Amino acid sequence: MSLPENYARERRVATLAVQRATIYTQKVFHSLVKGTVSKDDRSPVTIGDFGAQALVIAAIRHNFPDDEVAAEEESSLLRSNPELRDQVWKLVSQVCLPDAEEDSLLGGPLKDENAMLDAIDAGKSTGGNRGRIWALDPIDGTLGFLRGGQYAISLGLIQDGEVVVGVLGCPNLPVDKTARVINSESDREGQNDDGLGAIYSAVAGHGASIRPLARRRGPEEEPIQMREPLSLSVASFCEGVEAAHSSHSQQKAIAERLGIVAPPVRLDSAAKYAVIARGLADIYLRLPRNLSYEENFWDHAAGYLIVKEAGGEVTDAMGRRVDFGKGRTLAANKGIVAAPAGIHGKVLEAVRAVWGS
Ligand SMILES: Nc1ncnc2c1ncn2[C@@H]1O[C@H](COP(=O)(O)O)[C@@H](O)[C@H]1OP(=O)(O)O
Ligand SMILES: [Mg+2]
Ligand SMILES: [Mg+2]
Ligand SMILES: [Mg+2]
Repeated sequence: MSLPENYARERRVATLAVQRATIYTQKVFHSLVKGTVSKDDRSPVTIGDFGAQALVIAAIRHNFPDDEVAAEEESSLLRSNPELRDQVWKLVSQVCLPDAEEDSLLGGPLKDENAMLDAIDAGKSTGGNRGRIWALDPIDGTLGFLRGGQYAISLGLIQDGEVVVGVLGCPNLPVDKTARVINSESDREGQNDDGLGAIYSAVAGHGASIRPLARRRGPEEEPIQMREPLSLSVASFCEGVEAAHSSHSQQKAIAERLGIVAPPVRLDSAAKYAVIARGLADIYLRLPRNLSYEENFWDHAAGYLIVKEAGGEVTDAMGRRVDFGKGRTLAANKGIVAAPAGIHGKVLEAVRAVWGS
């Protein structure tokens, strides 16, 4: 095999596309807070998801017209609901990157409502282990998003079944690695919002890095590395807020077995991968409660690569390699165990003891 490609253009376009989409989701969130968008009919969710999907896919199609995209949403609800469509379009049409040159790299503003709907529907790839496929979750962690807590825009490029580029936009994660991770609007009280918002990215074989969301120009990228806890007694683990998505009680039993004493860091979305890659916590456990649930591949592609490139190991809960070439879901896997490479084996042993049988 030749030296790994550095995918510099893919990483740049993906990072800027995710940045543009986060500007959009923040607009949606603020319109929601100000009450101009009704909260009861769940439309903020769809307004956020649809618009972010359109903005990212349009940027990918402009730059890589031959690539496939597999994304979570599709446009039929917007096509049949002109009022919702107009709300989305009104915000989508206002969004651009602060830097004009970067904005034009993404193809500039979307032309009209039809271009927006077409972009949304260009995300129908069925996945697989051949060719180049972008996996996109335009908003992962909807509940976190609505709460003013953690959510992520998750974009990964999968080539022949392997994740080669990953970008996670985390508008509510701190850039500073000593800052606290908030998980709701009320957590923000007394905290300065200026330091919030980060984009994480990684290229296979080339490391992972972080940059502030709001940077105006220039690289300002900083490589990141996971902590390598000297002892598990000082480690902390991360899990979802929703007990329906993973088993808090089993995750607690695993942590106890490992001698972890710190309480879990609970947050929504793929931002959990970013949190451990940054060293804000150490281990991400996602033990399925419902064994028939298949994880969507767009929920994991970007975070998986970012953790691997920051010095981590990621497998499923049975210790198997995560297979991104099985279609739109991780059909060959159950759950996720992500940890610094040096302790991943120990974590898996504890998982097996509590859950594996
Ligand atoms: N039963 C389930 N088990 C595991 N994950 C789930 C389940 N239902 C939905 N999800 C997904 O979990 C992710 C967020 O979970 P968490 O924040 O707990 O990590 C979302 O992508 C969500 O999918 P979806 O995006 O379709 O809502
Ligand atoms: Mg998701
Ligand atoms: Mg989603
Ligand atoms: Mg969803």
